[in-house]
Amino acid sequence: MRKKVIAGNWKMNKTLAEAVQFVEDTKNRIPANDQVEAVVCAPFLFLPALVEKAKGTDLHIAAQNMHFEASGAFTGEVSPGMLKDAGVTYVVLGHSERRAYFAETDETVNKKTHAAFNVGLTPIVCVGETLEQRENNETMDHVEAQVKRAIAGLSDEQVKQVIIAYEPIWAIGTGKTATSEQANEVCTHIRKVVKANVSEAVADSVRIQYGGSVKPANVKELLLRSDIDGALVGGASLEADSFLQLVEAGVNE
Ligand SMILES: O=C[C@H](O)COP(=O)(O)O
Repeated sequence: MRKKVIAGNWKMNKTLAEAVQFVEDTKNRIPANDQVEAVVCAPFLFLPALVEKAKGTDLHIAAQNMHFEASGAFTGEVSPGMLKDAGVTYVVLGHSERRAYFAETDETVNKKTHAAFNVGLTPIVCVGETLEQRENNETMDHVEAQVKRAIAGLSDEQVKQVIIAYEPIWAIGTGKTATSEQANEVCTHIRKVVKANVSEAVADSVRIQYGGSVKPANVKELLLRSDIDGALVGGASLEADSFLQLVEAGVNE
């Protein structure tokens, strides 16, 4: 059985006080279980305080990005080692907003994925098509290319540990969720890509999330699908109760 991952991506939201309060409100309410990992992806500035607050609980703290270099003259950047040192355990890489607004490419995503493993962070690698690509029937080819480039050069064991988040760009923050069938179709294809490029055993183990307007009302249907192993959630992860409902849906599924 693949353990599901419900990750709340706060993006550029909340104050430090609000972030700490969220962890206070949720950390002891994550149901003890072996079916779901609960993760919160927070802005860099909040990470040390949130790690401290969540210590000893089942809530994991993630970063939303990082640089691929270990150190150097990269003004404004944060290194993989800095995140590890802060106690962070996961890092989101290649989110479509970073690809669109901050020149993230498949090449930098691949470098970051390697860099994450070098320090022992679990990467959550985002892939997904634009509306135009979907309308032109390019979804599968585009996502396949993104996945192949992201995992290039990783060992089989590393690919097994990567979490792949399929996020159709047209469904992010728009209220337009992909149907669970559309979402699963692409997640199934991603698993086939891993099988063809790595191995069947790794493909069977790798976890694939769906992201894009996931909320308590639709999460269950998505999680019931054969190849969807969790969700990467933006808006609906900002409130403690809503986040907990998403986690609970995974536990009870
Ligand atoms: O990282 C999360 C995704 O971008 C989804 O965001 P959303 O749930 O607000 O659509």
